[in-house]
Amino acid sequence: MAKLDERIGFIGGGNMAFSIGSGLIRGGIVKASQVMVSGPHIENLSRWRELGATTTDDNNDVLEHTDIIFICVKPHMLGPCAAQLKYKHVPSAKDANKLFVSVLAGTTLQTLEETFAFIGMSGLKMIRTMPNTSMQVGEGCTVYTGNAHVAHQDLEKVHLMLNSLGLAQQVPEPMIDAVTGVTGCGPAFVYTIIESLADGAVKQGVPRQMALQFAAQTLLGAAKTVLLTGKHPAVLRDEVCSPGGSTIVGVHELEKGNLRATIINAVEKSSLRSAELGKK
Ligand SMILES: NC(=O)C1=CN([C@@H]2O[C@H](COP(=O)(O)OP(=O)(O)OC[C@H]3O[C@@H](n4cnc5c(N)ncnc54)[C@H](O)[C@@H]3O)[C@@H](O)[C@H]2O)C=CC1
Ligand SMILES: O=C(O)[C@@H]1CCC=N1
Repeated sequence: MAKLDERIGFIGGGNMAFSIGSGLIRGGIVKASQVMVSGPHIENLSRWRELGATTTDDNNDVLEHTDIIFICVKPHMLGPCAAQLKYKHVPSAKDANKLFVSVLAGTTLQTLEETFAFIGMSGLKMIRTMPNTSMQVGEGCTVYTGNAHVAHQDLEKVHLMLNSLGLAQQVPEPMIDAVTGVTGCGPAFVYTIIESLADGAVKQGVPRQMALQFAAQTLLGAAKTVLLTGKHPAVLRDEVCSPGGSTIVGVHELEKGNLRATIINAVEKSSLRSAELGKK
């Protein structure tokens, strides 16, 4: 039994869209038959068809046949993509109470509204989100905010959907770019850390596959400990560092390598770049 009755559309069927769509289908939030995806090259949408979703190379099909429409193109493709939407569908988009959900980095609600108003689609219900690819395994982290046309029930519906794929939190719009550096881009930083942990183990003679599994599980365990105990990471770190033991020697190496400043810089640069991506 699916938890949502709405038909879910994706304009753009790439990595972020698939993380959300596959998460929703595999998690039983919607049935595959409720999902429709569009992209310019239908042959690239085969993984969607394998899931049982409907695919099309016409964005207007998604506009016409779905209720909650995720816009999942790259930020610079928003204008060209909107221009492909045909006027004949415009009244139905607004009158049928459709809900648009953007995942575009750096792209404000104002830009989204102006882009659609430019092609005659004013007054749309629009929710801006910053999701991440971990939604594909139900452990995503998404922040979102809605425009003035979005009703409380719309936000509740989208919250249910996003929160079923991890954590979802409504935030003021100006916070979204700042959060992007941690949640949207963060998985890439963390994959680099997992790979580095594994490389360290491989250097000490642990087989690669085992090293990767141990590194990822260690990261998962540490993250879960932070979330479930509510303790500050520094307190938890101290619990691992025996006086004169093996861990503090490694922590000292991290400090010498400026790990913390490096990660702070990475989050800062990614947040700033994210804000730039949405500039027209
Ligand atoms: N990849 C990630 O981890 C995250 C991405 N995002 C956002 O998600 C959006 C998509 O990024 P990705 O999925 O990574 O990129 P992607 O390149 O994997 O997907 C973009 C898709 O849009 C399709 N496309 C291009 N022009 C189109 C058009 N006119 N109509 C319909 N589809 C069109 C492409 O064929 C492609 O499949 C971006 O705006 C990005 O900022 C947000 C959070 C995380
Ligand atoms: O790299 C990017 O621009 C996108 C947005 C957040 C994660 N990936």
